Amino acid sequence: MSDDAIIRVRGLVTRFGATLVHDGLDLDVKRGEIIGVVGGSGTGKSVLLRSIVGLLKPAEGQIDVFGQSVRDSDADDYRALRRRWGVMFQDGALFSSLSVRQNVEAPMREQLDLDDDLRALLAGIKVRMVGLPDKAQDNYPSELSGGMRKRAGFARAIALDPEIVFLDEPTAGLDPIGAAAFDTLIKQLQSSLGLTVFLVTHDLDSLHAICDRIAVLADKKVLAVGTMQEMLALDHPWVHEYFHGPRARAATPVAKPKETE
Ligand SMILES: Nc1ncnc2c1ncn2[C@@H]1O[C@H](COP(=O)(O)OP(=O)(O)OP(=O)(O)O)[C@@H](O)[C@H]1O
Repeated sequence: MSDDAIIRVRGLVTRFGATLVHDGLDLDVKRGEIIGVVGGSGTGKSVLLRSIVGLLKPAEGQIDVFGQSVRDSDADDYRALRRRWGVMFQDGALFSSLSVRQNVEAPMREQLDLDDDLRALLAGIKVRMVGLPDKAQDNYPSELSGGMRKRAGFARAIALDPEIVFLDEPTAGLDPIGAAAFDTLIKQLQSSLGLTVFLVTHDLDSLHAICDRIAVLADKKVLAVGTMQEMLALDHPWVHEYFHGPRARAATPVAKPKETE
């Protein structure tokens, strides 16, 4: 176990009625890393994300972020915790009736006491940081492309200068060039802002390009966590198929020499 875990999950059990999603799940996320969370559809990646940020109450288990229990925090403590992370849900999850700037301002309005001009200025900076043109600030989500909406969602996630960002499938639905550009953006912001990134993804290219470690969800647990090289060596049917299947071979940046007999 690492001592520098910024997120620590122990014995997580999550149920929806008769459906058991997690059964004794453990995970440590280290400060400053990009951890990619992968697993088959319905294995509970998004549910894990939502549990860590306190939107779902687990049946059992302990979730600590910054050494503080998310579950046992009172309203004030939870509000202070939430200020230290940002979340980008699938598809950006923007408020459709608000402009991009107003979307980015929303967490600032909730958490910070700023005058209107300063809030707008800061929101504009976040919009630029994610590579959107200034004029996009006044656009509504419906007026943006999918990739721009995702960038706007990212701008909102970093609105409060968080230490951790949670990204739920940020490159889903993007063309390969747009997805690669988004990966680059994640990596740039992570290294320049010192972010810890919790990245739920199916995107093998993202895993190769930007993740320091990968956590595999299978059998209702984190089956394994480690580097890409460690994942490639694992002997588990789903993990093997995922990391060695045709899509994995296509995503591998440098072809490995074939073993000779
Ligand atoms: N609010 C909810 N109520 C009932 N069941 C839910 C709820 N949220 C998620 N589930 C169920 O929990 C399981 C895990 O869902 P989750 O969205 O975390 O999967 P996932 O691993 O993120 O999948 P995908 O890769 O397809 O997005 C699924 O069976 C889903 O139907």
